[in-house]
Amino acid sequence: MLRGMKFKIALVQLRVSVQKDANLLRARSQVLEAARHGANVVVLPECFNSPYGTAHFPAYAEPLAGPTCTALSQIAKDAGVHLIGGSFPELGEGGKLFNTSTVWDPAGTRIGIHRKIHLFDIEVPNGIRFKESDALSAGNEMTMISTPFGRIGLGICYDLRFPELAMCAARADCVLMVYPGAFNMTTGPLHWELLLRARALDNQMFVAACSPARVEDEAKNGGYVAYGHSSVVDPMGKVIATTDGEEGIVYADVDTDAIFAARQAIPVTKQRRFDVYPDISKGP
Ligand SMILES: NC(=O)CCC(=O)C(=O)O
Repeated sequence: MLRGMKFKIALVQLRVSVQKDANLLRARSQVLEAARHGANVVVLPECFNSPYGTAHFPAYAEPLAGPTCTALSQIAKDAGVHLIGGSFPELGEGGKLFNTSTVWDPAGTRIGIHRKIHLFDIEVPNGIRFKESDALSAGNEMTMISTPFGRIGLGICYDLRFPELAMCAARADCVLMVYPGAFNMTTGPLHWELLLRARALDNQMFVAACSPARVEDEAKNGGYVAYGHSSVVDPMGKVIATTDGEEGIVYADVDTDAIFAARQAIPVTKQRRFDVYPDISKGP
């Protein structure tokens, strides 16, 4: 990991509509705006081109060689940024659908792909029931991308709840975990910031999460209200940039020196006792 590496990250909290073409155009203008403001790395939200809902995924799904990736490649190139293209419902081999994030360099070349590993299947009484696995298949690979600014680990939304991903990324020298994510109005207020700060502090790395804007109107939100609050957290667990539910762009300056400083001050990375912990993957 390089000391003194500085870059600006922008989280595009997009107002996602039910119209794919309009979403792609809006994403384009927002990414170009972020680039004009000096962003080097730009992130779009989970499901940035479609409403978030199992009933919608089949209708909006498209292959990697489809209009969404064509647009993302061109946007990255025109903006001259590293673009973490949120996620979209991908039509994969054998007709399987995935929640997929693609990453693009400033030449418009795809340099990473992440298929959501942990599907969002939950039932909170009097809160929310969602079963992503009704429509989607899970990805089976962790994703870390090499960029000129350092390595970046990638997860999608519910992946945030599984600390192992971020810990593996930190131990593989990633400076930043990025999560395109659309938390909801039940768990968002309680867990979103807490989880982002926990992942950052546990691993003494930067963490960024980019949500769609909050759209309350049911005719326009496809039946799911995203929490918003796209945020960036530093390696000490401090929220250094955030917002509310409105559409907008969140900017933060990332300086890898903050990672070294946190790890020097509180050296948990070197103090872990792997000789003591059992292999918990097999159960109690
Ligand atoms: N899109 C998602 O994975 C939502 C995750 C979520 O809201 C949660 O509470 O976890």
